[in-house]
Amino acid sequence: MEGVKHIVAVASGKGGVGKSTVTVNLALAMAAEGYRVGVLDADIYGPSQAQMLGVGEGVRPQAAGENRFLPLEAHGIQAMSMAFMVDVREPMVWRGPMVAGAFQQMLTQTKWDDLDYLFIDMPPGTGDVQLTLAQKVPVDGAVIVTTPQDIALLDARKGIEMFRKVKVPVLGVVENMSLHTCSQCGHQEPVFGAGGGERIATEYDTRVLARLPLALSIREQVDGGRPSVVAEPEGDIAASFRDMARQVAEQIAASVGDSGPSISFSEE
Ligand SMILES: Nc1ncnc2c1ncn2[C@@H]1O[C@H](COP(=O)(O)OP(=O)(O)OP(=O)(O)O)[C@@H](O)[C@H]1O
Repeated sequence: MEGVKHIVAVASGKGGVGKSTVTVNLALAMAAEGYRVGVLDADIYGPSQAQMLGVGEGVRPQAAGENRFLPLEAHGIQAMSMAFMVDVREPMVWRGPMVAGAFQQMLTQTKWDDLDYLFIDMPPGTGDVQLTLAQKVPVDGAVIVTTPQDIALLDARKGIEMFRKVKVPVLGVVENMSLHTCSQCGHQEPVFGAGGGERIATEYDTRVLARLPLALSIREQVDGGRPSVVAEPEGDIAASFRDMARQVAEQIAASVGDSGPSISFSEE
């Protein structure tokens, strides 16, 4: 893809497990590591990246010549989403081929500016958009997000199988909402069970990239348009995402070759 070096898909079989939250934080963490980063929100029916990046309703991308659009910029990364094209309050009543078409248009008509990494926030499931993506886009790797509960793991397996079938390497599993810490008494509980990420990673010979807690701050920050990596850059959550970003970059560099960040920051 023009203007994009590497493409990473972030997927989950099941909806609501925190895939968009992980995508946006991972993208911002990768940018904090010094890379040029973009996010493509492929969730045509329920795009959430606009809100998570704090892009106001009704903000539209600028046209760049005929049939091309400039991505919007937020917190130092580039972003494109269906939410920038339509009224998000209106329900989308589109059939599969129209969704696949809209997705492909976003893929081909966005004028990304010299990205090291484009993260694609996939819609949940293994339908048209995922297939279009697998067939038309050179995805370098996939990150699978799941909660530790059995029903989510079952769907995460389907996601992993799908990427394997289309020969996209699975870079690892993110176990989200692993452990809840009570903000009143500090008691910890595995609300959605324990060890699921590890089990599935072992089963498919991949790794657990991170275990993220079920935390009020993660939800509040992302809902408020300032994801944890931006809101609390020195916090534990941001540290987990920075670590995840480094693992993703290392794995992709190992498989396709890379020269590191194209922009550099001074040493801290
Ligand atoms: N670790 C977490 N702790 C607390 N809340 C979280 C966490 N991860 C995600 N959430 C919250 O859970 C909700 C669902 O998250 P998100 O939208 O990222 O999931 P998703 O898998 O992308 O959903 P969809 O299937 O609708 O695309 C959001 O309100 C988000 O703020």
